[in-house]
Amino acid sequence: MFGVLLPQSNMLSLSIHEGASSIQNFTIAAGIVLLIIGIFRVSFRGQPLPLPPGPKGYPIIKNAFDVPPKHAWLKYHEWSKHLGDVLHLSAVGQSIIVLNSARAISELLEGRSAIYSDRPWTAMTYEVGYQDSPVLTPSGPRHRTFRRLSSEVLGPRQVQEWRPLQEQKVQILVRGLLDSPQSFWTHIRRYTASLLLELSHGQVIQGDDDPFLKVAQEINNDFSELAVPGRYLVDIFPGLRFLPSWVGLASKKRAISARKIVKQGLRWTYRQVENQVANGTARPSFAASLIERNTNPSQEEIYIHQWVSLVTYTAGGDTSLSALTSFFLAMALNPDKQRKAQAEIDRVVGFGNRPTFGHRSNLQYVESLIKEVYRLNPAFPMALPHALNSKTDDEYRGWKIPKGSTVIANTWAVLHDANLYPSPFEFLPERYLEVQSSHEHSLKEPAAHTEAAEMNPDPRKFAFGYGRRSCPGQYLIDDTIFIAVATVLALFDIGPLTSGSVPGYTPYVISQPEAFACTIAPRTKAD
Ligand code: HEM
Repeated sequence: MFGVLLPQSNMLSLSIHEGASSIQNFTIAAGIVLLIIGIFRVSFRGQPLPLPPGPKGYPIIKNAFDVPPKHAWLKYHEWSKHLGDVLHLSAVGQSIIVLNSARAISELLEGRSAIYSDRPWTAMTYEVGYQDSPVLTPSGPRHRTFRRLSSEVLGPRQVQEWRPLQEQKVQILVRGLLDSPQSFWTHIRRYTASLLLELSHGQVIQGDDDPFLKVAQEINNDFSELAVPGRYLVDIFPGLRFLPSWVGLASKKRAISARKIVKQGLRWTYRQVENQVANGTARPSFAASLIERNTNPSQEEIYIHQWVSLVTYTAGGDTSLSALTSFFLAMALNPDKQRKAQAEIDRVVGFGNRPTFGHRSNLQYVESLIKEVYRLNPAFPMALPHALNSKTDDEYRGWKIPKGSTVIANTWAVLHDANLYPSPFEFLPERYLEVQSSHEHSLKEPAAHTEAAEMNPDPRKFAFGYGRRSCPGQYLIDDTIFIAVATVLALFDIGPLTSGSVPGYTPYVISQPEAFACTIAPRTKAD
C-alpha cells in the first residue's frame, strides 16, 4: 500500500509547477491518498481496542467479588505492580478503571477533565437522593452552579476573611486539650464542627446536644454509611430496588429513612437562617449570604442553596478529623520532627505565644510537616470515584475506556510512589524543604502540571482530588489545619503512644487512624 503512495506523491510535488492538468492530477492523487488512509482507519477501528489489563475474574459476574471491600487502595496498588498503572475491572457489566500513577491521573482526570468529571451512579445514593448533593451530582448545569457558588465563598482569596474566626475557634481545641487531653478526638471534632457550622449557617454551637449539630451529624453519618458503593446488595444488583417495600429488603428501609432525614434536615437548617435573615439576627455565613443575595429564588435555587450550605459541614467534618488525628499520631511517633517544628515556632513566634496566619510564611518546617501528614495518610486514599461521561468511549494509550466507566484515582499509590517520594513510608518533612514553593501557588497548581521528573511534589495536589471535581473546601481546610497544628505544637508536647502498638487506618472511603491514646501535656520550656 505504501509503495503505491510514494511515487504518487513525488510526482505531485514536481507537477505543481506544470499548470492546470497537474493541479487536476494533484487533486485525484490526493483523493486516492485520503481514501486509502480512510480505508486503513476504518479497518483499524474495526479491530476493537483492548481494555486495560486487570485481574481475570469469573464468567458473567467478572470481578464483582474481586473489588476489595476494605483498604481497596492497597490491593489496587499491589495489582498495579504486575499489571501496570492502569487497571480494568468489570463488575456485573460495569467497567471500573483504576489509575495508579500520577501520570495517568493527570492525563485523564485533569487533562481530559471535561469528560472525566461525572460521578458513578449507584442505586443506593439514587434511592436516598444523594445524587442531588454537590459531592455526587452528575456533571452538568447543577454541578456548575454548585462550583460557582462554592468558589464565591471558598476561593483562595475569599477564605482569608474567615481567618480571624479560625484563630478564635482554635481556642476550643486548646481549652479542651488543657481540660481533658485524653479526649483529644472529641476536641478536634468540636473545633471543626463549631467552625464549619458557624461558617456555613452562622450557628454558634452550644455543646454536643446542640440541635443543629445533631441534624448535621445525623445526615453526615447516614451519608458516610450509604454512599459507599457496594455496601448494599442493591448497588451490585440495581434491579432489586424495584422490589416492593413489603419484601423487607434492608436497603429499601434504610433508604426511605435516610431520605426523610436528608429532606427534613436540609429544609430545617436552611429555614433557621431564613428566619434570622428576616428578623435581622443572622450572623455572617454562607447560607445567609445566599439568602441575602437572591431575594426571589426559584425552588431549584433554594434546593441548591440548601445543599451547598449543608455540604460545608458534611464534606468537611470527617475529612478534617482524619487529617488532625493523623497529625497527633505522627507527632506521637516522631518526637524528633515535633521538636524541630517547635523550635521553629519558638524562634518565629516566641515561646508560649500563639501563632497566627501572619506567621505562616516564616514557618516552613511546620508547613512541610503538614504536607507530610497529608501525604503519609491521605484522608481520601482514592479521592471520590469519577466517571467517564456516558456519551462516548475514550481511548488512552491504545486502550479502550468504555463510556460510563467508573474511574478511581489511587491517590494513596501516588503518594507512596518511591519514584516521586523516596522512602515513602517514612515521615520526612525535610523532603519538601528543597522544593519549597509559596503556599498559595502550590495549592492552586493542578496535579496535571506535576512533571514526572519533579521529586516530592506538594501532596495537596493529590490529596484534594482532581480536575473539575477537586475539593472546593481545600483552601479553607488547609488554613483550619495550619492554625490547629501550629497552635498545638506551640503549646503542647504530644506523645508517646500509651495505647500499645501503632494503630492501623480505617478501611473505607474516608480513612482515619483506628483509636489510639497518647500523652498530651502543656509545654513547660522552649526546645
Ligand atoms: C482535610 C480535609 C479535606 C480533604 C482531604 C478533602 C478532600 C476531598 C477530595 C479528595 C474530594 C474528591 C475530589 C475528586 O473527586 O477528585 C473532595 C470533594 C469535595 N470536598 Fe473536600 N476535602 C476536605 C475538606 C472539605 C471541606 C472543609 C469542604 C467544604 C467546605 C469540602 C467540600 C468538598 C466538596 C463539596 C466536594 C465535592 C466536589 C465535587 O464533586 O465537585 N471538603 N474533597
